[in-house]
Amino acid sequence: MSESSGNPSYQVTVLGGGSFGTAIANIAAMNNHNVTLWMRSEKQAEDIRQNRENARYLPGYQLHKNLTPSLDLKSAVSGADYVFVAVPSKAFRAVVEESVPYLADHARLISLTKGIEPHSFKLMSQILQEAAPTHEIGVISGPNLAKEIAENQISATVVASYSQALRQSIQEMLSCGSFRVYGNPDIYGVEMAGAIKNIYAIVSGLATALGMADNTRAAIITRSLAEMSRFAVRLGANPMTFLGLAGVGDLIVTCSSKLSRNYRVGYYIGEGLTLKQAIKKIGETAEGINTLRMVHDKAAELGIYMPLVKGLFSIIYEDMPIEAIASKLMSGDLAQDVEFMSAGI
Ligand SMILES: NC(=O)C1=CN([C@@H]2O[C@H](COP(=O)(O)OP(=O)(O)OC[C@H]3O[C@@H](n4cnc5c(N)ncnc54)[C@H](OP(=O)(O)O)[C@@H]3O)[C@@H](O)[C@H]2O)C=CC1
Ligand SMILES: O=C(CO)COP(=O)(O)O
Repeated sequence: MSESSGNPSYQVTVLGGGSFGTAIANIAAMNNHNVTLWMRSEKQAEDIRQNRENARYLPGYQLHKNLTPSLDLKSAVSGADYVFVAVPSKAFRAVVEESVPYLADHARLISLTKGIEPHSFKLMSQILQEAAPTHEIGVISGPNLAKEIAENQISATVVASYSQALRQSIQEMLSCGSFRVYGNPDIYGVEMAGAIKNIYAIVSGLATALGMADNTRAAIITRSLAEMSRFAVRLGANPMTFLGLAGVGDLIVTCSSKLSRNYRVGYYIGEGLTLKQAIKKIGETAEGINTLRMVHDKAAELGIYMPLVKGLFSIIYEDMPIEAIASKLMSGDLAQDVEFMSAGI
């Protein structure tokens, strides 16, 4: 860490040079931190060195001079005060485990990834905890479309950690005129919200392709919130987290924006593409596909009522006709609106 104009300037490393890793690395670089962006593509690194642009993932956005690309994991991680991890959930554990031997003792680790580990049902912070038990850890999640952050549109996010010191330092490190960071100690709830909302973005994209009306969109988003919070609270999240940016905030943006890859997967399926064709057309990470399968199985195991998850699972993995699922959703048992009220929460 060094001091310049009164503000600490940190050594920051971001692992993963995709759209979100690059966008957050650029925010840190703009805030006068010394940022290394680790990636595995020589071509992308060279693009950034020569043109200050990540042409593969964020074409057209100028990257700050404080951001340096690197292909060498050891040198990228050694000496970093903060290591942010922004690789897809399926690669998360391997990348973290490879990095841990090079971490400085004081390094703090923060996940930017919105997913659940296949098979183990672990969240990314749990993987960080297992791989680096002596380090302070946190997660960032919120309504944060990478392209909008890269173009400095006003955005807000949440840092969650049990460590108040970590929360405060990330708030100070990343906040700027276009990006505002809020804190939340409920790491499980923040992370679970970010992972599960991707499922409902697929539902919303699909419904939009089928000509969804505005009333329908409002109903889908609100019942999605009820369903995702029911699931997460049962597993240990604080229900209040779902009222915040990481809950309803992220749900709104991913269920409404064509910039969301998960929404687009749903949209393309609604237009008649197969899942495989939709994923290929997007060509970037859409975590919701794997999350859907995991949440579906976990809900079945625990007996948690999740009609939207069940319906989407039947459409995507069991070839059920969309119309049959829609009519099933409309004829389920009539229920209480805000069920936490009757549960006395
Ligand atoms: N994009 C967004 O708007 C947001 C994304 N997120 C979350 O951030 C995470 C990353 O997403 P995002 O940046 O968008 O994804 P992208 O698809 O844009 O990029 C993925 C990045 O991960 C790299 N990668 C993939 N597999 C491996 C591996 N095995 N080892 C090393 N690097 C790997 C890719 O490298 P390569 O190019 O070489 O394949 C690429 O740099 C996801 O969990 C996503 O949900 C969170 C908030 C917003
Ligand atoms: O999480 C996101 C916005 O907050 C990005 O969503 P997608 O991964 O669907 O693009």
